[in-house]
Amino acid sequence: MRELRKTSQFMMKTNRLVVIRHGESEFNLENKFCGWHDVSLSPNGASEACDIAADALIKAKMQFDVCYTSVLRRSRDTADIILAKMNSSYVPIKADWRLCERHYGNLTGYNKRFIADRYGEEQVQYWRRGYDGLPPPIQPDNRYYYAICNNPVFSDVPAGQFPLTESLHMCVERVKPAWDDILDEVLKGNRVMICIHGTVARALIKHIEGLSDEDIQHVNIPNSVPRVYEYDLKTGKLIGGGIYLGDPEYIKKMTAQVASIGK
Ligand SMILES: O=C(O)[C@@H](COP(=O)(O)O)OP(=O)(O)O
Repeated sequence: MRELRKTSQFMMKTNRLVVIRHGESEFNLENKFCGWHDVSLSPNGASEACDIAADALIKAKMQFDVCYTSVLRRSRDTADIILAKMNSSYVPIKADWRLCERHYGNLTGYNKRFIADRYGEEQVQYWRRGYDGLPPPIQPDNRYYYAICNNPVFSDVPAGQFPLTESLHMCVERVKPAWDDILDEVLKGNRVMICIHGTVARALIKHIEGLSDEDIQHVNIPNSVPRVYEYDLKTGKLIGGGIYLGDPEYIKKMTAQVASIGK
């Protein structure tokens, strides 16, 4: 992906878009699979949204006209914190169920190391990162089954589309129509921030950057680090980006932490 332009060339009219994963959640902190379970940010996750994400956006002099989130609170709360720190709480937030995290099926709520010890690291990494890795469907005896099925935040999910598990591939198909709506906003010139989750961000990034099924398996998204894209408003084409804002050493460390199965 090319670098972002530093100066305006040939009067080309462009617009930038930011994709960001929410701050550390309670389940990220406990190293548990989360998916469609609706957990809060950890105290550290709230600080990250404020001190890592918002500060990087302020430093880059970014502003927004509209923000997209999922319907899950870790995504919405992160957007609220970022916009408040930017003195931009007036920015409308559109919460869309299609931007929810990948449903982690019956892995939901289990510690990732515990699952790796039981099924092996290779199987767990396939479920986590394989393009068609499909965790076993969530069962009624999973302790989060009813909390997820009965969560009113999912009231917009059309009948027959409520998943019991999802692969990254299925997530890409779910996110594409939401992306078409978002791209319309971007190409109208509205400055958009998308505040979402690790795997749904990978689905979007695969689609936006045209990454192969193989290449996306090696992409890991750190919490609270803005990733910027730039579009040519005349042609509607992506002309640069896939660039993180922030301290490269910090980003490298946090990306490695996300890639790891953890303890
Ligand atoms: O669902 C989850 O557990 C994590 C991703 O976990 P990994 O795929 O990185 O294991 O998603 P998020 O915290 O971004 O909502």
